[in-house]
Amino acid sequence: MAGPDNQKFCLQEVLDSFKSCLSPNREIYMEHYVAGWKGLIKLLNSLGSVFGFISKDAASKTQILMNFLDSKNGSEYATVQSMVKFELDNELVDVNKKGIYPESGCRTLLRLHRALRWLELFLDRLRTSKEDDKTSVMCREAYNESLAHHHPFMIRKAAGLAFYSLPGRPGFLEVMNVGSPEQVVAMLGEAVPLISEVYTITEELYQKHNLLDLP
Ligand SMILES: CCCCCCCC/C=C\CCCCCCCC(=O)N[C@@H](COP(=O)(O)O)[C@H](O)/C=C/CCCCCCCCCCCCC
Repeated sequence: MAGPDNQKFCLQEVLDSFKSCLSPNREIYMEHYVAGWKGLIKLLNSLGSVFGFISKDAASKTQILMNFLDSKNGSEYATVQSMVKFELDNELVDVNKKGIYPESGCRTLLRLHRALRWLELFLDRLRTSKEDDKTSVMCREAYNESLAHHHPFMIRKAAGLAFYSLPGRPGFLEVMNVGSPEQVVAMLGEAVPLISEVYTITEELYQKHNLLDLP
């Protein structure tokens, strides 16, 4: 039987996870944040093996966060805010150079957080694109404006090559499993501000604690 990770991607599901992420006082629930990423990884997997190296990295990072949530300190990882406080108070983060905590929650989430900015920029381009615009171009522009600043040459090169394999706009909108292109665009109109809010809250939190450059 297909497990939840093998099920088809559905944009609504991702949207619901990012919606459930935000508490009334702007805390970010880790469980829903990770669920949002798991939904996105499903889509990436459905796009073909050329994206395997990206999907593997994103999956391993979500797994690290899930392991923290399932650990004896799980309650400390309930929100991004509580995780930051817990790991900093207990000196569980390598702040200046890689040391004994190469896979801290703060550092792991930072990598996904940077990718969330890429997602926001990409989805906004997709939302405002015209029928014959190229998804590979939208993806590359969004990547160059965000994640690329944090990746070495070889990764940038490999990512750039993978972008050529993206389906065209109509095919891409179809895999969202939402309905007509107009319905997808309407849903993206809801998703982009939400993702942007989650991104901004995390960015401000990390900035406040000087965590934006964790090695
Ligand atoms: C609403 C649906 C529409 C869009 C759906 C997009 C689905 C995207 C799913 C996942 C996005 C990719 C997440 C990538 C996380 C990368 C984290 C990262 O930066 N890792 C690097 C640094 O980690 P450490 O070495 O410091 O531990 C790592 O080196 C990276 C390795 C893999 C390459 C990452 C390339 C990222 C390209 C992002 C564009 C993805 C293209 C998807 C096309 C739809």
